[in-house]
Amino acid sequence: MSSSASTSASADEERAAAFLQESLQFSSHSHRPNPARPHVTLTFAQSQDGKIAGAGKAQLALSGSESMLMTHTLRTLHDGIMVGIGTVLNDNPQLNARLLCSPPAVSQLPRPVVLDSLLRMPLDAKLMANYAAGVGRKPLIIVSSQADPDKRSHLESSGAEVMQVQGSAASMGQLDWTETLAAIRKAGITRLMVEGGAAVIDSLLQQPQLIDTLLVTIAPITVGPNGFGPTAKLPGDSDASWPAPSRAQFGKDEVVVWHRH
Ligand SMILES: NC(=O)c1ccc[n+]([C@@H]2O[C@H](COP(=O)([O-])OP(=O)(O)OC[C@H]3O[C@@H](n4cnc5c(N)ncnc54)[C@H](O)[C@@H]3O)[C@@H](O)[C@H]2O)c1
Ligand SMILES: Nc1nc(=O)c(N)c(NC[C@H](O)[C@H](O)[C@H](O)COP(=O)(O)O)[nH]1
Repeated sequence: MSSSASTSASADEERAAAFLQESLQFSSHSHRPNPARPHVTLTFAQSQDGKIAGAGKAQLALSGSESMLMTHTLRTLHDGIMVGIGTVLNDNPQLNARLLCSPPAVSQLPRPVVLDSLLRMPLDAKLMANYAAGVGRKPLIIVSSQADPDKRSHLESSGAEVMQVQGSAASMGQLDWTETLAAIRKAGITRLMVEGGAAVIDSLLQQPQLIDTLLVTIAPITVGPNGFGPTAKLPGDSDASWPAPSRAQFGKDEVVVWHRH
């Protein structure tokens, strides 16, 4: 990177950090974490027609460089980062902060958490490889009682921690959020960033009382009806269950934050 490019990247990072500090005000509650569950930040990037991926779940670059830096800055403000197993299988994410000019030490990265009812986590997922190579934190995989015990042993001996919670009564494929969040808090995570995918976003938005912060990056792109996204809609202006949002422009993208103080 040239020096002028890196100067503007670090200015973008500083602006993202200041915006997140003002919108989330984490420093004020960092001293008294809730003993029952982590602070939950649900976040994702969508097109203006509500899609988070292309046809057939194809990964889409929705965020521009400025809002992507904001997302990586947001990751560093959390000590846990969750995706559903659908996102691991589709995107093979790393969930780290590699885009920042000075990425934090491994111990300061958020710990990856995967919601994986049936334990489909691949042994060679990047989250596993990064931990083995000492460049990522130990993945925490949350499973139901239906997870295969042999696969569990293999993943544990490859470095993952596997925790079992109940499936929700509504659908055995989905873990119960209250129990899952309690288990994650018990594992020491106090601020959890939930990055998706669509099924996770939809099921968590059905329990808005469990979401402390909802942060959505909206890219000025129309994906069209073949795109893939959650069915839930973002809170409307007159929705009494959410506070009024704050909004900021990051490059071409709008970032909207609903934060419960
Ligand atoms: N644009 C973005 O910000 C963004 C972020 C993440 C993922 N994505 C995209 O989302 C897609 C993957 O989404 P998806 O819906 O297929 O998978 P997902 O990541 O939402 O994972 C769903 C799986 O999680 C497990 N699960 C366990 N408990 C659950 C619960 N309570 N609620 C929901 N799921 C639970 C189930 O096995 C379920 O099949 C990919 O296309 C990916 O690129 C986009
Ligand atoms: N903020 C954001 N903007 C996007 O345009 C986009 N496609 C995602 N997608 C999020 C999804 O969870 C991906 O799987 C991870 O972003 C991949 O994770 P890494 O980059 O490897 O850390 N997120």
